[in-house]
Order: sequence, then C-alpha cells, then structure tokens
Amino acid sequence: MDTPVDLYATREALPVIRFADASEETVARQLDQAFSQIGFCYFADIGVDEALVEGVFAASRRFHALPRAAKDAIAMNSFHRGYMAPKTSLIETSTVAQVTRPNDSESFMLMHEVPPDDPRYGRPLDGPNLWPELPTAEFRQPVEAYEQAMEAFCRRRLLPAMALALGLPRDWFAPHFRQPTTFLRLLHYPPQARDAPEDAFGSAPHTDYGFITILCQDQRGGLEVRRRDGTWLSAPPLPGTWVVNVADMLSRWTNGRWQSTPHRVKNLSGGDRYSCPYFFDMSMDSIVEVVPSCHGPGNPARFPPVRYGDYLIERLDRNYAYRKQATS
Ligand SMILES: O=C(O)CCC(=O)C(=O)O
Ligand SMILES: [Fe+2]
Repeated sequence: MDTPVDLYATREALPVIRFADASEETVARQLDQAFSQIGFCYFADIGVDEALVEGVFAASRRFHALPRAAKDAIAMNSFHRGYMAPKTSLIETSTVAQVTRPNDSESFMLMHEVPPDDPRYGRPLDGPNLWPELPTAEFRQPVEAYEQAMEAFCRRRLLPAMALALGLPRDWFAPHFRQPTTFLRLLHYPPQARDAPEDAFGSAPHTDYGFITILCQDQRGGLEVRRRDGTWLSAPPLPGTWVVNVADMLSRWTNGRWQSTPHRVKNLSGGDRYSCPYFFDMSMDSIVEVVPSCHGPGNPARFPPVRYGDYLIERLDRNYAYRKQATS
C-alpha cells in the first residue's frame, strides 16, 4: 500500500468545504480527508443565515459590555451554564502544553435547555440556563435562534455526511444524538499587548473535549492550529465561513482515524475579539465505542467504551476552577 502523502505538513491554509450544491458523497469525501489529515477545516454555505450570525455577535457584544457586577450575578453554576470571568477559565488543559497562566478571555456559556419537567432535570450537567438582565429580543432570542439553526444543520447535514465519510449508514449517528449535549460559548478576548510573554494566551493550546466544534469568529483573527510537525497554521477569518474541528471524543470514536488537533488563540489585533464556538456533542447517556468501520483484524480498537456523560464530567472537574471549589 502507498504511504499517504502528508498534505498538511506544509500546507498554508485549511481546506474549505462547501455544503450548498455539493452532493453528500462529495462532502463526505472532503470531510474524511480534512479530519484524517489535520482535524480542522472551514465550512461554508451551511444554510445558517448571515442575519443569525450577526444576531449572535450583537448579543455577545451587548452581554460583554454589561458592568462586571451584572455578569458576576450569573456566574457559572454547577450545571456549567453562565458567566466565566477573565482569568478563571481553564486552569489546566489537556496534555498539549504546560499551562502556567489562566486564559485572557471571558465568556458566557449556554447549554441545551433542560426544563424542570424534563426527566433529566437535575442530573449532572442537566439543568437550566442562566440569562443576563437584558431584553429578550436583544439577547435570549437571537442566541437561541442561532443555537437552533446550528443544531438543525448538525442533525440534517453534518451527521449523515460524517457517517458516510466513515463508511457507515447515513443515519448511524442519529441514536446517539437524540438529546444532544450542546454548548454555545460567547467569547470575548481583550487585546493582548504585543510584548506580552510568549505563554500569554487568549486561549492556551488545547484540544476540545467532545464530538465536533463549529466556530464563527469576527474579523480580528488570532486562532492557530497545530500542524503535525509542531508548527502553527493560522485559521484567519474568511467571510461566510465557520472553523470546524474534530474533538477528543470523536477522535476516540474513530479509533484515531480523525484527529483532535491542538489549537490556540492570541489576540494581537489591537482590538477586542469575539468568537462563538458551538460544541455539538452526543447525548449524555451515549456509549462511545469505536465505530465498526474503524477497527478490525490488524487494527484493534484502542479505546474501551465510555459513557460520554461520565467522561465529560471528569474532564470538566479537572479543568475548571469553579468545580474544584464546589467539591473541596
Ligand atoms: O475563539 C476561538 O477562536 C477558539 C475558541 C476555542 O478553541 C474553544 O473555546 O474551545
Ligand atoms: Fe477549542
């Protein structure tokens, strides 16, 4: 068998995958290539209106402009929803880098809403969202509209194409996403000084935990993706696109065929940077066991099955200061 050429070792730009007018098979092929080779790409034409994107950014700016006390009033709760103040987010990341400084960013985290009459209510990470004191039309409504559009895209277009990409029936993932675990994070990065220490980051090098991340960013730039040779590739803003990456659970599900690639942010633009990553993950109860097409004779499964919810709680407990305080 030919050794595959490592196209991405020296590549200068991430590939762009367009959803409009492309057949599912074409998208599947492009996904498999990008996710196997670097774990990152751009998506374009995903059917999410520009107005929805503008709406979520406007809401984020509105929120972050609130006085600190108003934001602290909805400090992140044990359900992992609410406001994370600057320099409190990640205190340690994955094994990517020895991180000595907290991230220079603040964010508002919104997850799937679990209302009190839902049987899941009150289980770990299944609870209510926290909302700032802003008019519904200025915050909650645009944020939820964006979230719903992203979820619809993931279910209708992305999951089937990903299944095909892995040689599975197109509805293979559906049972794992009946009640998806979703996070929408409204991030604000203040400008960093150009002479800031080398290890001062808006977001220190890390991998994402779950299934897939779909991020829209403003025009500032600063996101970088690690190549296999350890050098960093810029993922600059391209109008009308999202930056997409494979996260740890998906990499594990595919037995490492798809890569969960470290990435980082420095905001050296001189202005405030806003980004809105949407993390689309499987149901809490989903058992993640290497997919049938990714193991076999000569390629044994390298990971035992794990319940996604257990894995997630373990990761959050390790990484977030507010959870350590709650348990100590
Ligand atoms: O803001 C960005 O560009 C990246 C954010 C990110 O990597 C994350 O929140 O996991
Ligand atoms: Fe990330």
